[in-house]
Amino acid sequence: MSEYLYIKNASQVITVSGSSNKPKVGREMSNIGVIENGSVLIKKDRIVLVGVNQAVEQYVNRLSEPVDVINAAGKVVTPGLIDPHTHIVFAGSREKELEMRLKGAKYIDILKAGGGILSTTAETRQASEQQLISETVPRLDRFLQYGVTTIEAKSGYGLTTMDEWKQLRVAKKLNEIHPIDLVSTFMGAHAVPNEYKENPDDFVQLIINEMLPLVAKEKLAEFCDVFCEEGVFTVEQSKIILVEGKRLGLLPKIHADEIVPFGGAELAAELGAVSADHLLRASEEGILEMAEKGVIAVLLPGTAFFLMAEPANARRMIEAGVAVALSTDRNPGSSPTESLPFIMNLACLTMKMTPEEVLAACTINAAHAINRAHEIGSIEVGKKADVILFDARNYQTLQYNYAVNLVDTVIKNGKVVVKGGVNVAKTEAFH
Ligand SMILES: N=CN[C@@H](CCC(=O)O)C(=O)O
Ligand SMILES: [Zn+2]
Repeated sequence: MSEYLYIKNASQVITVSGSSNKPKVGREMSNIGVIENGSVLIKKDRIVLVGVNQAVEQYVNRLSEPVDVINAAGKVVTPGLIDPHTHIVFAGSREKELEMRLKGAKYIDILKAGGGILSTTAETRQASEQQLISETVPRLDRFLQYGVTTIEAKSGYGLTTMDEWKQLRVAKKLNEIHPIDLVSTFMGAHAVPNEYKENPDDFVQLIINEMLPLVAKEKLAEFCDVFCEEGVFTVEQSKIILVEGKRLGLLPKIHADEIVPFGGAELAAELGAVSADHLLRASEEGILEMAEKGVIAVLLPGTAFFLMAEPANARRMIEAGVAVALSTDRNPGSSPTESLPFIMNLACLTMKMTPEEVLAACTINAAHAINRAHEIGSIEVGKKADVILFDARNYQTLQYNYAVNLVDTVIKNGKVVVKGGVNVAKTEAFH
C-alpha cells in the first residue's frame, strides 16, 4: 500500500479554508472555498495538496513513489463532518417518552417527575463499562456512515462521582478503539439526581469538591458543561460550577435557554464560554453579548424538531455576528439520531440557513466549538486527512436531498473507513 492517497477529478472540492484561527461569522459563513473539478492529495494521515485537477495531477506525476487513487468523478468532496455536542455514552432507551409527549407531556415535566435524563441515569449506573462500550459502538458506526469523523461526547448520565468517571473512561476507551475521534466534556450538572432533590446545592458542592477535581486530575475531559434551565440548574449554580471547572482547566460550555429564556446566553458571554448550545429562547441581549465575546452558538435543530418546538433563531444570530455551528445533540431523550446530514437539512428547512452556512457550521465552526480547528474542519495542507466523498455533483444537493445518506466514502486519518456507503472498519470486538 502506498503512503499517498490521491482523490482525483471530484465534481467539487469544498475546502472551507482560511478560518482555522477564528470561526466564520456573518458573511464569512457563505465563503466555503468551492473548487470546481478538484483533487486532494493525502500522505499518510495528512493533506499535502488540494487544488484544481491539473495542478494536483502535475504534482502527482512528478512523484517517484506509487499512489493509491480514488476516482471522485461525479462526487462532492468535503472535510469530515464534526459533531460538537453529543451525549452518546449511555445505556437503555426511552421510546415510551415519545408516546407520552405525543399525548401532551412536556420534556421538562417528564424530567421533573423523575423520568427523562434521570431514567437514563438509572440505566447507565447499572451498566458495566463493557456494556456501555457495546451499546455505544453501533451509534459511532452509524455516525461514521453519515460522514462524521469527530464528535464531542458528554458525561451526565452518572451523576455520582464514580458513575461520571465511568462514563468518561468509556469515552476515552472508545476514542482509542473506534475510528471516530471523541473529545470529552464533563457534564455532572446534567440533572439533579433524586437523592439530592431536596438539597440541590449539596449536589453542586459534590460536583465542585469531588467530581471536578477527579476529572481534572485524570485529564478525562477538556470541557465542562451545565444544563442551565428553569427547574434544573440556576444561573448562579451554573456559574459556580463553570468557574471552578475553568479554574481547573476545563473550558466552559452551557446548555442555554433551551426551554425558557433564562439568561444562559448572557452567562456564556460573561464567562467567555467556548459555546452556548440550544439557544431556542435566547434573548436579543444574550445574542449580542455572545457576538461580542466570540461565544459560538451550537444549534440543534433536530432537538427542536423531535421536541416539536420552535427552533433557534439562526438568521438573527448570523446577522448579529455570532459564529454558528450545528450538531445532532445525539441522546436518548430529545434527539435519538446520528444523522448529521439530516440535521443539515433541518437547518436549511426550519432555520433558513443556506447550504453554504450549513457546511461551514458542520465543519470549521464545529471544529472551533471543540477547540480542534488547528487540526480538522477544513481541507488544507497540513491538516488531518479527514475527508468525505458524497454521491452528489454539487454541495447544494446535500441540502436538497433530505433524509437520505449520500455518503459514499469516508477517509479518517488518511484511511478509507467507509467505502461505497459500507463501513469497512467495524470495531468488531466490541459489537
Ligand atoms: N437538555 C439537556 N440535555 C440533553 C437531553 C438529554 C436527555 O434527554 O437525555 C439535550 O441537550 O437535549
Ligand atoms: Zn445536550
